[in-house]
Formats: sequence, C-alpha cells, structure tokens
Amino acid sequence: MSEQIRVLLSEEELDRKIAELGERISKDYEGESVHLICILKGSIFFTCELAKRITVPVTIDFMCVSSYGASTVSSGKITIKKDLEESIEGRNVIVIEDIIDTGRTLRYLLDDLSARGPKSLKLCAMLDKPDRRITDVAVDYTGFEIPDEFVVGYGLDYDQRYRNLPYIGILDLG
Ligand SMILES: O=P(O)(O)OC[C@H]1O[C@H](OP(=O)(O)OP(=O)(O)O)[C@H](O)[C@@H]1O
Ligand SMILES: Nc1nc2[nH]cnc2c(=O)[nH]1
Repeated sequence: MSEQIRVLLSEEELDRKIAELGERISKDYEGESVHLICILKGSIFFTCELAKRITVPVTIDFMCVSSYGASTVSSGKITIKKDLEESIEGRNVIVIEDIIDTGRTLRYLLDDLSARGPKSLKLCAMLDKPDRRITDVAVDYTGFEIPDEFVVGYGLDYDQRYRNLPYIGILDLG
C-alpha cells in the first residue's frame, strides 16, 4: 500500500481562515445568538475550532445524514441517520459542513431545516469544490475553494482514516 498525502492547506492557513470566518459571523450576528449544526462526522473539527472563534452566544447540535443506494455509488437520496436533539424554531441556525461537493447534502439540509421554522438559516463550509456541483446551493460562509481532488484531514476521511490530520491533504492512492 503506497498511499501518499500532499499538503494542500496547512494547519496555520486553516487557523487563519477559521479566525476570519469567526469574526465575520460574530459581526453578522452582533446582539444575537447562533445555533451551530455540526454535520457528522466530517465537520467535528471545523465546528469546534469555529465555535471557539465566535464571540456571540453559541449553542451546538449534531446531525448525521447519508446517501444510500449501491455501496460505492450514491443514489443522491439522503436519509437522516441521527436527527437534532433540540428544536430550531425561532433560532439563528448555521449549518456547518466540512466540504461541499455535488451540493446534494446541503440542498437536502436546507430544504429539511427551513421547514422547521428557524428565524434564519445559513450555510458554512470549510471547503468548496465548485467543479463538482450538480445542484445549485448558495453557501453563505466559505473557507477555501479547492480543485477537484480527493482530500483528507481536519475531519475528512478516506475509509474512516485520516480524520485526525491537523491539515488538509490531497490523497494519492499510488
Ligand atoms: O456535496 P455532497 O456531494 O453531498 O458531499 C458532501 C458531503 O460528503 C461528506 O460526507 P460523508 O458522506 O463523506 O460523511 P462523513 O462526514 O461522515 O465522512 C461531507 O461531509 C458532506 O456531508
Ligand atoms: N474525504 C472526502 N470526502 C469527500 N466528500 C466529498 N468530497 C470529498 C473529499 O474530497 N474528501
């Protein structure tokens, strides 16, 4: 096995960008509070770091969704594997994703969550692969646009491994 990982975004670059996003969110919600929805599993690291950089009151909940169909081919149909514990009615919700690729997951979440009556609903993604988009979805806060490469680290996995890398790397399967 000769998997190799090439650094795409260093820990320092990620730290700086997350601090910037935290500042923007804190300004946008001045005088209010925000309810962060962390989409498991990939977004755990990003959500934790971002939450630390937000200066308005923050609450956090978790949701896990997945595509189903044949094991390697997503049918594009999404199901909820773990739902939120708290109601989002009347709250300023920000959905936190590690990556937006085809856009299917965020499109589904936007439609599902907006029907639950939040006061506001915004999307925040650490990484965006615009070349892969098949459904139009507007992301309010984006960290980095990246090329169409398979990336790991900072929450992102390959077969459940590499989530703990402190940087984002391009995986070369050799
Ligand atoms: O824009 P899309 O094409 O819908 O892809 C993006 C989704 O794919 C990844 O999740 P994954 O299913 O790999 O689960 P994980 O976060 O548990 O690794 C990622 O965390 C997003 O939720
Ligand atoms: N780990 C990982 N998951 C993804 N889901 C969609 N794109 C990617 C990617 O580049 N890496």
